[in-house]
Amino acid sequence: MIRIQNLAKRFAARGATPAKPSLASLLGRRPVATVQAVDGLSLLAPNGSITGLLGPNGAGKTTTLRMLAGMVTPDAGQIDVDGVDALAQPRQALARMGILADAHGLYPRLTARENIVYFGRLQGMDAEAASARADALAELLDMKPLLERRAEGFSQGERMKTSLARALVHDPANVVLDEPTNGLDVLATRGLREVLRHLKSPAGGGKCIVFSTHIMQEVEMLCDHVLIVARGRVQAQGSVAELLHSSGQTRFEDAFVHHAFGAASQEAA
Ligand SMILES: Nc1ncnc2c1ncn2[C@@H]1O[C@H](COP(=O)(O)OP(=O)(O)OP(=O)(O)O)[C@@H](O)[C@H]1O
Repeated sequence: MIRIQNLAKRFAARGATPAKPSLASLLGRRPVATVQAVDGLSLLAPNGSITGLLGPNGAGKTTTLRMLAGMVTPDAGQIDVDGVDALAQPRQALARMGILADAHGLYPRLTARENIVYFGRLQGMDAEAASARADALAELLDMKPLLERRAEGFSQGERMKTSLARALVHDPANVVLDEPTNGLDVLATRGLREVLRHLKSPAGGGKCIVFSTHIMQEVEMLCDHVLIVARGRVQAQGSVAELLHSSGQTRFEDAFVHHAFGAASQEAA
């Protein structure tokens, strides 16, 4: 179970050099603008359920998941993972999460198995248990032929599978994925959907799954609960049916636009 309360993060963003140079710009100091990436966001993601963060570009989805993963420190708010305060005890919280942030962090000279086992060792598993788990995950993710191949040269889909196996090696109760279908073809996307459905089922461990996306179809097909995020805030939440109902729309894309940008932008479209 993951609970986030009133999370906030502001970034300093260096602005452009002004057209009319000031003393500061002549000294090489550019004006600093700020971006409120996440602005009081709360969510509750239960076990045995898929919770989706759906939002346009720049909505604050990745920043939220990076704070959950301990990669970015929030300015304010609380994160609770299975009762562990993730900000006070990040290592204990991370041990309870499998995080798929992107599929580029593999060691190219190691085989898929070695990448998975190495990560298991970092999570405190012994090498034998981690290797047995790599076999089980290769079965689940349909990647057995990849296990003894070096990650160098893996396709996008192959990298995603290896990264997901690495994230799941310690059998975490919570799985967090940032835009997991980015760059995947239709078969790989279907395969990933099947895996996520399995992981949330009792047979798959009844895991708590949280993922971000900007793809409506993913959300319609997978999510039990959807948070529509825009401008760093949750603008609406509920099941797909509830969001359709509360927006008065029949198509989910229209419901999303209504909730994310307001009724006026929908009329403009
Ligand atoms: N390290 C950073 N420095 C400055 N600004 C940042 C930084 N990280 C994120 N931002 C800004 O915060 C806002 C939210 O970005 P974020 O990546 O969380 O959005 P997102 O919803 O994941 O978008 P996308 O779907 O485009 O990936 C954006 O305006 C982005 O430019």
